[in-house]
Amino acid sequence: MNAETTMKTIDQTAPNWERDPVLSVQHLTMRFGGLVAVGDLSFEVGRGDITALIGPNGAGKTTVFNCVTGFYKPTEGRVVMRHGPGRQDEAVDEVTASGLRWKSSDKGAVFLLERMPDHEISHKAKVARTFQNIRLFGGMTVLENLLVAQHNPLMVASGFSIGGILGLPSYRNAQKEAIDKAIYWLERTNLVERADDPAADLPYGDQRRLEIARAMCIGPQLLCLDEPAAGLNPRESAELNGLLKYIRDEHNVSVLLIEHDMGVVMEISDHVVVLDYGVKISDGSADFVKSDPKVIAAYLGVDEESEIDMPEVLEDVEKVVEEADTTKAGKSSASSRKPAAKAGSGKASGKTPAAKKTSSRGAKVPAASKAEPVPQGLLDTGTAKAKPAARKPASRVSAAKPTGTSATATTVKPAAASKATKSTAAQIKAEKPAKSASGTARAKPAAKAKVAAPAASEIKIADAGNYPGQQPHGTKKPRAGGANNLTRVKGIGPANEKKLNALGIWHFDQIAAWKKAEIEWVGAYLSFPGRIDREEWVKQAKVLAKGGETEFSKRVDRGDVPTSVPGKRGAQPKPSTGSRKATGKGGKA
Ligand SMILES: Nc1ncnc2c1ncn2[C@@H]1O[C@H](COP(=O)(O)OP(=O)(O)OP(=O)(O)O)[C@@H](O)[C@H]1O
Repeated sequence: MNAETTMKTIDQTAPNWERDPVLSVQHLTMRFGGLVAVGDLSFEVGRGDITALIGPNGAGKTTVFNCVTGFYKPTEGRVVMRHGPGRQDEAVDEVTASGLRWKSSDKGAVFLLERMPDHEISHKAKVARTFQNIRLFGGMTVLENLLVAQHNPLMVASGFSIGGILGLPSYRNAQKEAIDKAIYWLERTNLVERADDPAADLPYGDQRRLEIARAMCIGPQLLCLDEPAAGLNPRESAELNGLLKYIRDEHNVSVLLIEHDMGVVMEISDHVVVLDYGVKISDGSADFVKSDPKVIAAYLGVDEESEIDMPEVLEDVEKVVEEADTTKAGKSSASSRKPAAKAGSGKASGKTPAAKKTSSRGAKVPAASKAEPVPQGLLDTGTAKAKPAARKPASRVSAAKPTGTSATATTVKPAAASKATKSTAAQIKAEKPAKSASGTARAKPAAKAKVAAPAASEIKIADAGNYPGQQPHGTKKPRAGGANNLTRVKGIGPANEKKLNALGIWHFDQIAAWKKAEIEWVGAYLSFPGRIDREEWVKQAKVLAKGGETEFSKRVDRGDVPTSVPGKRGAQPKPSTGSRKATGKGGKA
């Protein structure tokens, strides 16, 4: 599509980031050896918007920042920065074709950041950034830090030093302007009193604000902030919100921030982009994103230490999956699963994995300060609590090079998949009863199951054919003894468990019976890439179905990992009869 066509087809009712993007990240890929930190990522940042880039640890957020700000050269992709209104597609096409780095026109200017070194990105393209780990000149005073930021204009005005020595008027004027600007931002950030103190002597929150003041001194059009709220107490977080809104509203500076503090994100963001495993899983308004099941799953359907010991969060997960939990029969079976008890589990556990997690991140997020905000909804939660666990590089590599399963999962277009999940879940219906409802019967090859009468109360997703592979056999209700706590399988968090239950998967032996076809089907049905390969679920389920334990299940049972079922092992539903038999034979992992 040429530029003209593109411009004509812009929908004027489209969101700001589509109509007037200050930044377009297009098909960005960043590889580190075999690891794909960011894969074919595209998103836009609206002019004058606050845009949040969020996602679990290791999702690729900082890598995106590093590509945008010139610290990394992307492996592939284009990063377009625009001064002046509109998409300026013609200019973008021209610069791209010409091999130039930027081009000015009567409409403004466009810059291809992937072609520019970092100092040009800050001083020409006017993209400023702060860092996850504060990088100030600790020995310099607060004011000096802000003057150094304006080094470029001062050097130009001084004729590259001689003017400064001679005290030329141009230099004096530039110096005065630089000081005025520094004082202005010191006032806005409440740091005037500290202007002559060494930056390193400032408390942490002040240093964070000083970094923002320093970035603002280069007169950016786009301000990139890497975890600006990390380590701030609630009062400081509130002040930060005010400062960022001020920067947006009074200076018309667009802000792109990486932030784990969902209180900050949801309160101030006009637009939220969610990454997981280096790919975009959601993109829209804060309201849209926070109720997007894929986002909930990315944050909560996690492998370990998912920090979800908040009843409010679990209740939201319940709600989301209840939406998909369709039929009245489904609802009644849900009540037999005691969602309220599940929701209360976090409270009952009294665990503080958030504190544990934050401490593992060092001084970045003091747990005590993060515990205070009152959670409102899934992602309006108290900051670090909703932050999922760090992931192991190994699983990252496997995500980068998908197995058959995950590849299948990702072949489902996210939006479509999400819809499909809802609508198909809404069409769950019982088929003709059959004689056996035993776990082993579920292991039957799918073709057989289709030909033969379905098992008693089998759940069949109406448009099962839309998914690849073979729908695993599910039953409407768990067997006697109740459902297994599927979250004892590493990789099945509460969100996944609920979706599996909606599919009629209640027991470890059902999962243990999955073959490739069922695994693929489930991967697509869940509609988001898993953190842990589904094959790994099957392996674990085999052990657990026999009454054995895995390292992870032990941690769940000890109460070290938040789970959908409160209490310790004793609170688990008893294994099925078949499982007990297996245990009796000594089937331990
Ligand atoms: N220079 C590098 N060399 C090799 N791997 C890297 C490099 N930088 C990042 N990675 C890897 O890329 C992946 C994404 O990392 P990145 O820091 O971008 O994630 P993130 O979303 O910012 O995480 P966090 O929230 O923990 O800061 C991780 O697996 C990380 O280990």
